[in-house]
Amino acid sequence: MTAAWQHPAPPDPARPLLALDGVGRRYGPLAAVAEVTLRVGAGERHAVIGPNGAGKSTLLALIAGTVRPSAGRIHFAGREVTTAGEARRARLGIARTFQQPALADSLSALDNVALAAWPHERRATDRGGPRGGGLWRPARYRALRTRCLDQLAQVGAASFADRPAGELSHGQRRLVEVAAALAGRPRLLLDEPAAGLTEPQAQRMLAVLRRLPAVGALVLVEHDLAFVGALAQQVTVLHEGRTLAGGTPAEVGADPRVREVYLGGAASGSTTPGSTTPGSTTPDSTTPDSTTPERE
Ligand SMILES: Nc1ncnc2c1ncn2[C@@H]1O[C@H](COP(=O)(O)OP(=O)(O)OP(=O)(O)O)[C@@H](O)[C@H]1O
Repeated sequence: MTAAWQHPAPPDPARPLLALDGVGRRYGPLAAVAEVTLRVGAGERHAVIGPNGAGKSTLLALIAGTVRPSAGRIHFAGREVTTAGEARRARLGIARTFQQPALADSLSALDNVALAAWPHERRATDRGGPRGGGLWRPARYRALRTRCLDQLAQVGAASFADRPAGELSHGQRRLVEVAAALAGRPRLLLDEPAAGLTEPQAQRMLAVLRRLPAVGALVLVEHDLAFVGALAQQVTVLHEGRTLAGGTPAEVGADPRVREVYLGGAASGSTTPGSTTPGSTTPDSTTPDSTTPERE
């Protein structure tokens, strides 16, 4: 298998790949995200967790460029991208899964991945390869196909490479989406691994993400610290749009403020059945909420 997720220019390890400083987003009187400062290093797996409505999806959208900040600054790979749109950020190496419409239903899984990979192939050609060629050149199409098949294999989706995306289950589509996002060789992948998945599907997605080579960074959004504990090196906990805590999964799992938000929220019924307590990753966890319930 080829190393599918590698960027030609290795980032400077001394500089964070992604830096958010005092980032906020208001919707009228509501601060969906407020004063968030965050650093993600190259190759880092960083999870953003928090109860419902904490601002996780908005934060991911702010990083992807689908939502513009009302305050603060965002730098990626040494450049300021605060006002840059999604397309420019994608060209700089930020990829986000689970955007609609994510896949073309009539195309096979493989062709969906090839479609996502093609702009990257074209840019690589424009930079140094022979000019004037196109995807339709047989040798180039074969090479692209091989690389995309490798990418599908990497996420465990090779067996349905030739099936139309419209015929795939939701879990299979999510795997193809991840393969398509990785095919663009992003420096940073943004994902909501468990979005819309059943518990077994979510566990499978977790296993896929854990196997990814540690070249690109990953920022993932989750409700559940137990889910990300095995994957993320750093965790940011959001609550009502603000950063409540940050650190390793063990550190935030042991943080009384974090436990209060989850346990208090669960006690008052303000979390969904899909959320669970971070206490489930700590040895002293004995609460009834520390089980991993069925996801939505
Ligand atoms: N486009 C919007 N217009 C108005 N309010 C919004 C918009 N997007 C998000 N919000 C509000 O901002 C807050 C944060 O929402 P967000 O979806 O980012 O939270 P979340 O942590 O991802 O929640 P969940 O886990 O339920 O998906 C919520 O109160 C939400 O209603």
